[in-house]
Amino acid sequence: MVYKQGVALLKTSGHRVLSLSSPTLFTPDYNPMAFPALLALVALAASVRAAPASSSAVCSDGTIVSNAVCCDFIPLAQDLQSMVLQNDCGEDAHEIIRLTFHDAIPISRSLGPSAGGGADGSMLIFPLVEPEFFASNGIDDSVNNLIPFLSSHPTISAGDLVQFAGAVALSNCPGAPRATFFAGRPNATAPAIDGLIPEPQDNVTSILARFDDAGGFTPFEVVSLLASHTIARADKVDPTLDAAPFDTTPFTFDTQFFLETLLKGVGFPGTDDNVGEVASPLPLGDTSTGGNDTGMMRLQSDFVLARDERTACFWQSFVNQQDLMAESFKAAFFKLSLLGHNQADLVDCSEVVPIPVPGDGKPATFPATTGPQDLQLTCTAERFPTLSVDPGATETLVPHCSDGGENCPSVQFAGPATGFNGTD
Ligand code: HEM
Ligand SMILES: [Ca+2]
Ligand SMILES: [Mn+2]
Repeated sequence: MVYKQGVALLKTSGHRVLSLSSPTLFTPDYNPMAFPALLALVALAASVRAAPASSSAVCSDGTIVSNAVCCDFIPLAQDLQSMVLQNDCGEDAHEIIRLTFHDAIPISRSLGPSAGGGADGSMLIFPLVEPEFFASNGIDDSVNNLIPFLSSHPTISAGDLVQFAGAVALSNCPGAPRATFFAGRPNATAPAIDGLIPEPQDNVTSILARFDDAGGFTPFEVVSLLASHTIARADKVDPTLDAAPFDTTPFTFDTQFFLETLLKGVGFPGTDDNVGEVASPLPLGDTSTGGNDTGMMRLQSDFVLARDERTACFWQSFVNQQDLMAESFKAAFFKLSLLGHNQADLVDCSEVVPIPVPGDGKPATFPATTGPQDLQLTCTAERFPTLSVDPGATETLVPHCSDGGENCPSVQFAGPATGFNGTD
């Protein structure tokens, strides 16, 4: 039975499996990893089909779901969109996606359960503890924005709220995959300890070790998760800048991030002595003239992961491979959302995750003023794709808002979380 289901799934996703193990894309030592990936896909398929048909239900809006507990997430998605996200892949969506990571990753196989409970909503239940840790500087906006939903949607646990809100936020980003969402996380009973969230100044060895200790993430899965930085901007790394983007398209879930992190750095968007930051290839902004478009920022961690021998081939393989990147992120993001839980104890509610805004289908391109001569490639086992260069003799500014403008106020509910050291 399970075997049959697995075969059916492998057929439907055959092209992905093929591209994952294609020798033209990967070094031979990649192949052993394709097998666990297939096993994970088979396990997922088995659990999706395992829900007995008798448990299916019709929600009050007419949606048919496989389990009645999924119904409550439909109005939650609507409220998250209308009250916080505004159907945009803007600041509030980005912050909530970062929160899914910071809620989930503080768990440790070596230290045991007292170190943290994984994706348990502890960020919302203990808003004066983990959100104050330095690695979560700036997370308070998303924490305060989600806390009101605990009382307005009382049937939904804090851990489910964080991960589901992340799935809804992701759906607003063109090109993002539709997240897999399982419901039923019990509420956190204690906050996590400090020190379990990777920081941008960490070296590759310690980043990979932390992800492995948290939940057995492979280097490929770590690189996959960093696709999140294609829709990301830093507010706290450089204290003189807000919303400094990590790629030229922070409102689109595209592969530009993986390309642009491979270009040689030439300067800093603001001050140049910040911990965890290295020079970026496109540092120019318009803040000096009163605008909000800051130049691109590069995290040291992204820089080293893009070049390290353990991760560089995976990193390079995502350039201009939208489907591979999106599907790989989807699988790793689902694994992240399960930290601290057994999948078998949860209910598959993926059907109530909104269908994402489609991508623009544009191939990756070198931003104007950059080109292949700026690439710093350390993975030589793969041929790098041939990409065109955007026209223009001057560096294009990265817009501050998803509509291309400079003024896009984000939602900020008042709440208990205050950010690093209570000084926000
Ligand atoms: C090596 C691992 C990682 C490190 C060192 C790291 C570090 C950072 C830092 C320093 C920022 C800027 C925060 C600020 O100043 O406002 C950031 C932003 C962000 N990160 Fe990560 N991150 C990592 C992995 C992840 C993962 C796994 C995810 C999600 C799956 C994620 C999602 C985000 C998002 C969405 C933002 C943007 C938030 C915004 O635009 O306001 N990160 N990250
Ligand atoms: Ca992007
Ligand atoms: Mn931000």
